[in-house]
Amino acid sequence: MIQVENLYKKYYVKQYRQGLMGGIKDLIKPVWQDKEAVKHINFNIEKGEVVGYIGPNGSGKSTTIKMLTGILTPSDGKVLVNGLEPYKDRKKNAMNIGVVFGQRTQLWWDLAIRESFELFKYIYRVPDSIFNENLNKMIELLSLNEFYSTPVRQLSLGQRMRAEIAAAFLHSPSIVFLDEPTIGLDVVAKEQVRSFLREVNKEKETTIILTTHDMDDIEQVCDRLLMINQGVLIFDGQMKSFIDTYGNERIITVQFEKPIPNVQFEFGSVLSNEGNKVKILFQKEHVSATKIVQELSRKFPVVDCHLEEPKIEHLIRQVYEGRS
Ligand SMILES: Nc1ncnc2c1ncn2[C@@H]1O[C@H](COP(=O)(O)OP(=O)(O)OP(=O)(O)O)[C@@H](O)[C@H]1O
Repeated sequence: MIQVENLYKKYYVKQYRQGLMGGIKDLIKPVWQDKEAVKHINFNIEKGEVVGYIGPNGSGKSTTIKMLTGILTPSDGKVLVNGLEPYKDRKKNAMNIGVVFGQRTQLWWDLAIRESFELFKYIYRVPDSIFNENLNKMIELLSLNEFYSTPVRQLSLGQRMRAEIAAAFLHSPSIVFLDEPTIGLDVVAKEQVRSFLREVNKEKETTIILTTHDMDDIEQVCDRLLMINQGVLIFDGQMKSFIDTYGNERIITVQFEKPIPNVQFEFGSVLSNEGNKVKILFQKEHVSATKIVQELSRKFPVVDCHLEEPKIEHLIRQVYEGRS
């Protein structure tokens, strides 16, 4: 459904000189500098996939999404969305896709949600039966009823976001791009949005590309992860494979029959030793949890043990910080 080949985008950024003379020079002879935002990335997305597109601030996520939706023209490389080049076939492409930019509204500020949706129906030429079916589903799944007749400017952020998301799905698009769809939402509204996305994907096989800084969105909604850093795609794979690739560290808590003070192990480092419980950090590629428990129980009677899987949020933070 989406083919991205060698995609590259650079912006031209005006450099500002200091002082009054600098300001005058800027007017007469501005200096421009290249800013590479996306550097030759490649990926394909199949129908029905839910892909999390993540990366630190300024890494090139929004720039990529803008090229996929036809808002920006690539400086080099190729994008095909449903067989169309988005920046050349903007209108045709727009009929097949839905878009939510969390920071911007696509609804009409002074119109009630009801009227905005009617306008979308007209713009996208949605047949009555499909519109009514979609609308009823969204009203139910996103609890739109309580503010359906309220003008957008009077809505809270959470209410507006739910309406924005509904608007993006009204014309049954085959692909939906969501840029920070849960930004500023409370935990209940976040959960509502996530289960809505899962439900629509399951029922209609809608392809969803989601950029977010909320790792719960990624864990709960996405099957696949694309990670970009400084414009370079650094990971493309299933969530499990991300954990396997970056999640080499494991923590095991072993409970002994009685306390073992000053205990040392050659196969890992002791994080804590309180009461009769010892917490050990180890590298799974060097030693298995079974081996640790076997070795320990040979020396001291073991009562219980608990193995912690690495948290995806922790792993992603490590990658962003360059520690992994
Ligand atoms: N219109 C623009 N003109 C010049 N530079 C830009 C423009 N838009 C983005 N950039 C730069 O391109 C780089 C990538 O920006 P982009 O908005 O794609 O990042 P992002 O991953 O979406 O960031 P965030 O998570 O903060 O939203 C950044 O260094 C940014 O400063």
